[in-house]
Amino acid sequence: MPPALHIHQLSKAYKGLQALDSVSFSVEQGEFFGLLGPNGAGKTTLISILAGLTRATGGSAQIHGHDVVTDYQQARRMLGVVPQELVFDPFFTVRETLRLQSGYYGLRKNDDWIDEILAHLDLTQKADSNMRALSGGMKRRVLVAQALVHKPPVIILDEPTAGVDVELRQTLWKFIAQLNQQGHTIVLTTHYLEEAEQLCTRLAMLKSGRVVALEKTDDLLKRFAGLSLRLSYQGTLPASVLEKQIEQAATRINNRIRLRMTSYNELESILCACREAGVQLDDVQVERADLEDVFVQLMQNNSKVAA
Ligand SMILES: Nc1ncnc2c1ncn2[C@@H]1O[C@H](COP(=O)(O)OP(=O)(O)OP(=O)(O)O)[C@@H](O)[C@H]1O
Repeated sequence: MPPALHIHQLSKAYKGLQALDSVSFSVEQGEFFGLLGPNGAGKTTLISILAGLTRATGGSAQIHGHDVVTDYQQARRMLGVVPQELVFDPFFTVRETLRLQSGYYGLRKNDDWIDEILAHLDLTQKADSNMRALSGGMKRRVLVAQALVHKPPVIILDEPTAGVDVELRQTLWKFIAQLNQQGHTIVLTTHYLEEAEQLCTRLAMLKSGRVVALEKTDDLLKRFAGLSLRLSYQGTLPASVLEKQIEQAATRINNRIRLRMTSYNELESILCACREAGVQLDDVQVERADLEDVFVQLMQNNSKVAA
């Protein structure tokens, strides 16, 4: 069984800018995979190469064993992409838009499946509305529907919940989770790290076009940032404490800092160092670190952590 995605030393250079720099990873069939990174990390570039919209300047990519360049048509059939940007012909209705999209894949009698997708995305009532009459959130649902018309085994969602209300997010994730259970491979990019943490069993993090982390979400959370310690304090923290900093903020009343801890045993030495430095602690809270902490740490750290 070929992997859903096989990406090998993929590079993309724009004039003077290396948007992707020898990126390699594979996604197995049936995985729920997260592709994370800050703005400009190269996620959309990678997705565009997979969808055949952009040509890589080096390396290769395959979808279910089909090369995205030399075997473009088969590769494209394997893939459904929900893009970040809302681009539609405003004069078509929702149903016409989906029929047209089916036509691109040579699917003529696709209405049963179209109806099913519309129902899952709560769009049945809007099937005959013109695209221009839909709200932003509804247009986004149509983007999802469009990506699914040909029942692709691999579905890539590029920021599908950006600017979307809570109700749609829940509807969408329920549907996507169901598709995943049916065997579809899901690749998700999102800036909502909580979503990624809940949904993705494995992750790649990109930074400036490079893979800086590639592992199971649970392992990443355990290995990288087991716990964090939140302090509200007055005074000046010693360097030994400051070096554990994840983030810091000052309020009118006191300073707040979040520190990285690998185990509860560190708590004692941190509190002791604070006392010796004459720091007054107003509040102390220990929390389990989340994906956001890992992300912040990885993005602050310049070295390559794992690949
Ligand atoms: N057509 C283009 N011409 C020149 N530079 C480009 C082009 N497309 C993207 N870039 C640059 O490539 C880099 C990667 O961009 P990309 O859109 O892939 O990032 P991203 O990870 O998707 O970011 P975001 O989270 O903001 O969507 C950025 O520095 C971007 O400015």
